[in-house]
Amino acid sequence: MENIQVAVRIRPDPEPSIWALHDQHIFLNNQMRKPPNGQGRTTFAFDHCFSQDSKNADIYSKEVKSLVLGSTNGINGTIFLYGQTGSGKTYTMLGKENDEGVLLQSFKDLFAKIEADLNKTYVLRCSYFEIYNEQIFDLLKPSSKLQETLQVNEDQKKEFYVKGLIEQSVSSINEIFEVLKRGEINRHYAQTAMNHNSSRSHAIFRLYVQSITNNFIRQYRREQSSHKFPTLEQLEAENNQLKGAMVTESVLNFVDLAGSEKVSNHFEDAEIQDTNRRVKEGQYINKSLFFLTQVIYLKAEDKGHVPFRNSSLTKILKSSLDGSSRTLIILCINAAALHFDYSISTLRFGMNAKKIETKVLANINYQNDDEALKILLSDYEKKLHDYEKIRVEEKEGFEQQLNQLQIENQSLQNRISTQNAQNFKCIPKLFKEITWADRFKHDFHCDGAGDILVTSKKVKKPPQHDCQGKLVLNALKASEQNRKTLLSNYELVKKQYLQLNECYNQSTLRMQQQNEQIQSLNLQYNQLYSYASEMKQQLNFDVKQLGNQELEQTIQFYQSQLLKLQIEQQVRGQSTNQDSKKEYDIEQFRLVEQKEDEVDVQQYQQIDLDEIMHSNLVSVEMVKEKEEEDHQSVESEEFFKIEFPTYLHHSNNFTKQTINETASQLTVQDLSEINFKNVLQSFISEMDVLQPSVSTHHKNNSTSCNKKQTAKYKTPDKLKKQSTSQTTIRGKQNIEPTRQSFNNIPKPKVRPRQNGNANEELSMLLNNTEMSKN
Ligand SMILES: Nc1ncnc2c1ncn2[C@@H]1O[C@H](COP(=O)(O)OP(=O)(O)OP(=O)(O)O)[C@@H](O)[C@H]1O
Repeated sequence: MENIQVAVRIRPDPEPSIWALHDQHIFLNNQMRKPPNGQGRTTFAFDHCFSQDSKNADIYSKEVKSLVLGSTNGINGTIFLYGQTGSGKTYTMLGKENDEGVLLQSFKDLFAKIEADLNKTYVLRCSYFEIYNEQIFDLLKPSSKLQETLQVNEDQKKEFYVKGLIEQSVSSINEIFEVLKRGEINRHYAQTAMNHNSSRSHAIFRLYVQSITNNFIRQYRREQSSHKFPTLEQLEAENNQLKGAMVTESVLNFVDLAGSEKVSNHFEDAEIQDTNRRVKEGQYINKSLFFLTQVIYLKAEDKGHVPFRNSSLTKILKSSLDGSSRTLIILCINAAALHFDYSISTLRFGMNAKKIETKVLANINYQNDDEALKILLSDYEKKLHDYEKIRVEEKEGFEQQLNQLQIENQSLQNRISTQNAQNFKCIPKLFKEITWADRFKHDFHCDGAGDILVTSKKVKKPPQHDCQGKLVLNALKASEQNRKTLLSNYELVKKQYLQLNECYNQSTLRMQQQNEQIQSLNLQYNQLYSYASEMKQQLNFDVKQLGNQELEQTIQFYQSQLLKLQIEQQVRGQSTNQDSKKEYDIEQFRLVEQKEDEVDVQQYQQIDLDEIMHSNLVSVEMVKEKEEEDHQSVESEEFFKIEFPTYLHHSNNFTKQTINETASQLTVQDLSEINFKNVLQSFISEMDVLQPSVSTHHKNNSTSCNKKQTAKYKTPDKLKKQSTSQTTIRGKQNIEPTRQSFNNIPKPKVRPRQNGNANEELSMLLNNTEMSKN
């Protein structure tokens, strides 16, 4: 019988340690003489106590090595790592780069032993699984099948085994390292993908060790070690000599238990020995660990039935705790006072476990050589099967990875298509932004907040786009290319725009000049139209006045003829007043000159004055006839004295009647015509005044008449001013002149001078008079 070996290890901690070690004892140091909560026992004795300075190699060499190497002789071995979370269990099992864990050291030592053993050949298999929430997960399965759980069954020998657990054949240290590595990867995957909490899971690495030896094996191994391999004939000859074989079988369990902080500390108390109550509590804590603690306690106290069947963990470890296994428990505790309670609990667990005794027996079977050969053959078959399985699993894994990659590839293709579509949608927006940026490129700048300021005024945030790695990068590159193209197009359009703008400006300038010319022409046209209207009025007036003037001229002519007759009379014998004659002559000359000027003005005639002129001409002709008659006969003097005034009176009446008729035909549309009517009326009244005195006071009356006319009749300048004011009034009435109406303005007509030889006759008469005087 052999007690379970228990060792304690204190994890290094920055905080001062409350524990002290001495040989195989661990106890509270001087600062913690009295434990908190008045708990009693604070000193514990174990097989080994490892301080904070200890290394994994120390623990392995002093406790683990012998246990592991015993497996080569068929002795089962189990190593528990027990302690609260973070106390260094995994560190002790797996270690770190510069502090190799006990597991790896075990592998190394074991294979070293196997290599060195020239009497045996070994068959090694290993398993790696995890117990989490009472479920068993095979860590050597492919990650795709990691979620499959396994069950613990019982064989015919009442031994528990995990059904379907992979037992990987290993024949070298590298192979077993590979298996361990694969299991660790899956454990990490289970933590992340399956949300397994490592502090609440138990990880068990199991190594099955079979050793086989017989004469053949021994000879073969020795010759193998000396590199003297037997020939096939030698082996067949020796095989005939084989008589029986020794086979040893053992299992090594490396158990990294869950954190012990959730397990009740008081198994020694009577109240928690109630199994039902413990089970109920176990539903809320790690059930496997709880029952492991219970089994150990019951085994230690040797209280009869030990319920190994209560949990998966106790079932699996039954052979280690209740059989012929050599068991080692390494207690891991934290040094700081903060963890005192958990540390005490761990130490008490160790003290209980330490009481457990196991019968350490080697599992050795003596079989005939055929049986040994079967073991070896089955091992080879197993290896072949494992290799094939691994190959198939790897193939399945690759196929799954391929499928996954294809799905991801398809997804990426879809994303690329979507992104491309989005990029296409972005192009018009980018064009707008380019246009916008180009418009304000001389004005905008960025402020610290990333906003764009245009002439110190916030306009909008710069465009932001979703970034999705290379897709967006490519899209941005394409957009940049588009932007450059758009910019070059923009420059081209801008150039064309500037050219068009220049043309437009020139056209506008030309239009302005033409408008000015049109305005100037319009002004000239208006002026001409006004002048034409004025001239028309003036002409109307002149034409109307012409009749009067010509009548007056006729009168003057007749008066001059009368004067001439009187002069002739005087020449004939009567005395002549020279001064009055001169004055009369000068006045007559002035009147003749004025008449000539007036005739020059008569360039155009519109209204019907032919009758007036005709009557005047008739009068003139009559006067001329009378004049001729006067020259021929003295009776003509009587005619002029008596009949001519009568005739003249009639002629004037006729002329007045004609003028009245003409005046009645004039419309009263024009003010000038009204003026003309007034003038005409005044003239008619003048004529009435003039008529009775023609015969007797013709000289004075003619002079006064002329003066009155000069005073009453308006001069052309005055009329022009009046006409201009009337034109202005007409303009106010919005009577718009047109080119047609302008063209319709009557052109001046030159009329022949009708009385062009009067002055000549007068001067001739005067000359004759002078000559007669002389
Ligand atoms: N002896 C030691 N020397 C140096 N570092 C250690 C030692 N023991 C533990 N550590 C460190 O302490 C931390 C916790 O250790 P570890 O993970 O082994 O604890 P654990 O008991 O396995 O925890 P859990 O139960 O949660 O798995 C790790 O970072 C580990 O590297």
